[in-house]
Amino acid sequence: MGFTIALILLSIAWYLLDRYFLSYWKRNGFKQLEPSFLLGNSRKMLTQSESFYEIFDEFYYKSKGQKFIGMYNLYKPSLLVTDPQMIHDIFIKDFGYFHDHSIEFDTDNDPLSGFLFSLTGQKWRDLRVKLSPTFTSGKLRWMFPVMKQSSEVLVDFIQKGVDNKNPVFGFGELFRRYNANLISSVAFGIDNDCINNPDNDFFIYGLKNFDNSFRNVVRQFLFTFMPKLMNIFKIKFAPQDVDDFFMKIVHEIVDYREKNNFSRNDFMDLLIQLKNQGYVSADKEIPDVDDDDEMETIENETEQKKLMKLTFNELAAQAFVFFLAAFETNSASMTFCLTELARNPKIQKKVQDEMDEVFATQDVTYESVNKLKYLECCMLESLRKYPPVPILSRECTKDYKIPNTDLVIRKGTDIKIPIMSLHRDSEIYENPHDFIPERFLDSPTGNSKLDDQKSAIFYSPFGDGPRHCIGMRMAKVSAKLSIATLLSKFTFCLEDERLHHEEIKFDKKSFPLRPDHDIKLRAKVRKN
Ligand code: HEM
Repeated sequence: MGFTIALILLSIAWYLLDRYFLSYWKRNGFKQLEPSFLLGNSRKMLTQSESFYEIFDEFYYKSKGQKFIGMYNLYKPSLLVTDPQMIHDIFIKDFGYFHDHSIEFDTDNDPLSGFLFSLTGQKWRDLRVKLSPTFTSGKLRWMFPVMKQSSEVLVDFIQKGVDNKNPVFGFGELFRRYNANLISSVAFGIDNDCINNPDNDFFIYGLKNFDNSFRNVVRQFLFTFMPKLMNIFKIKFAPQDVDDFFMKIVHEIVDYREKNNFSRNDFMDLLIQLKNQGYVSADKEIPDVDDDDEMETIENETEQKKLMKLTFNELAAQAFVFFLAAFETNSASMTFCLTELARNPKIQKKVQDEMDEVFATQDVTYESVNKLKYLECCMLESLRKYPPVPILSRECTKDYKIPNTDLVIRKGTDIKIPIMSLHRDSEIYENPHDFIPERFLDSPTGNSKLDDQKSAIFYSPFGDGPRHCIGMRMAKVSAKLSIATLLSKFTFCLEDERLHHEEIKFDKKSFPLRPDHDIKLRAKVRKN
């Protein structure tokens, strides 16, 4: 009897507490999405019944007409911001209130998690200033031959398949293998062949960060909903065997290069400079005049020299960030773009015509690849339709009064920005489900009407403001290079005819956007 009464009282108390926590937004004057008992607005995320994009797209349309709306990750309040003007303020104008991503790691316990994306406040700022010079167009031009080698291996692999009457390839996996090659040579300075050898350790350990194993799903859950618990129980961001593998490999490379005074054109060289002298030696080339980042870098060089040197652990974490930030996003963006080209043979032919014209008189170089303007439009359109990071986040780092309202976003609040829903909103982009690269011919946002609204953000596959993707230029160049080298030799068509009429479905377990199955494309050798 006593037990039953205690149970009833406990249930009532829990119910009341639940109602209290899940009315945080209402109590603070905000509108909110209707939360469910115990789960807030996270039921579909927990059951993985839809992809992250679809879940947030539903929230986006439920909140139409509002500029922002409260929601709950379990009991944690989070603000969904859908107004392009307010998104601009968060990313750029009021960046001082929103400079952090809403994640936290204990880098003392988990050194590999000390990568740029996860750092906060001054630590982030110092590292961003130090790393920016390693991503300039001058440095990319310097690394270009290393990237080109990886794309030539990819072309040879496809040629072998065609010669052996196996012309059908799963490009999700193949581009992951290509990116593992690219990352291992550009970031770690190792010439691996993950394309011909899918059992290569580099590829296997890279893949382990993103597979849908039970262990990764639990880690993703804790990371999203209970980051503090990860720190309390000292759960590392990467699986332990992945952590051991990368730490060991970085130790070996750094030791070897330092002992033998060895260098080559890669990111590891630049990281070693940051470790040993605290700054990256200046480019000899004259920077492009329209290259904002580059100008920022040159101006900051004096500032950089005053900064502390990178520790070994910081160096290892920045090399590792290539895997986290580039492996899945780069592979997904290449897969989506090539798939759209296979779905749209006329567009593919137009890309090939442009390449034939540019490469008729020039080799494949950093400069000539940058002349492929129509291919660039295809990449941008693909990133509009399929941004590999469909939802962006920020943390409010001090109380923020929303302009023209009495509402205050409290310090510590998680902000979510459903960028993919904006990219696919028919009120913003006409026929948003159609693949129309021409949108970007005269407009950086893919919609010239939006370009007039300078202080609003509608198109943002790489984020925006001081915390935008530092690898954006590298992502664009490597994708253009790989697709251009492929399309100069082959034409691709869909193996699964249904994709001519049906939209691609997305993996429900993966936060980075990727297709729910490996899309197969058939390669045909081009006739000269
Ligand atoms: C198509 C490929 C890629 C896409 C779509 C992409 C997208 C993004 C996005 C959306 C962010 C968050 C930006 C924000 O919060 O405003 C980000 C951050 C970042 N990305 Fe990328 N990325 C790509 C490739 C790369 C590559 C190749 C690298 C190379 C290392 C890279 C390194 C990073 C890093 C280090 C950050 C954290 C920046 C910071 O916090 O300061 N990304 N990326």
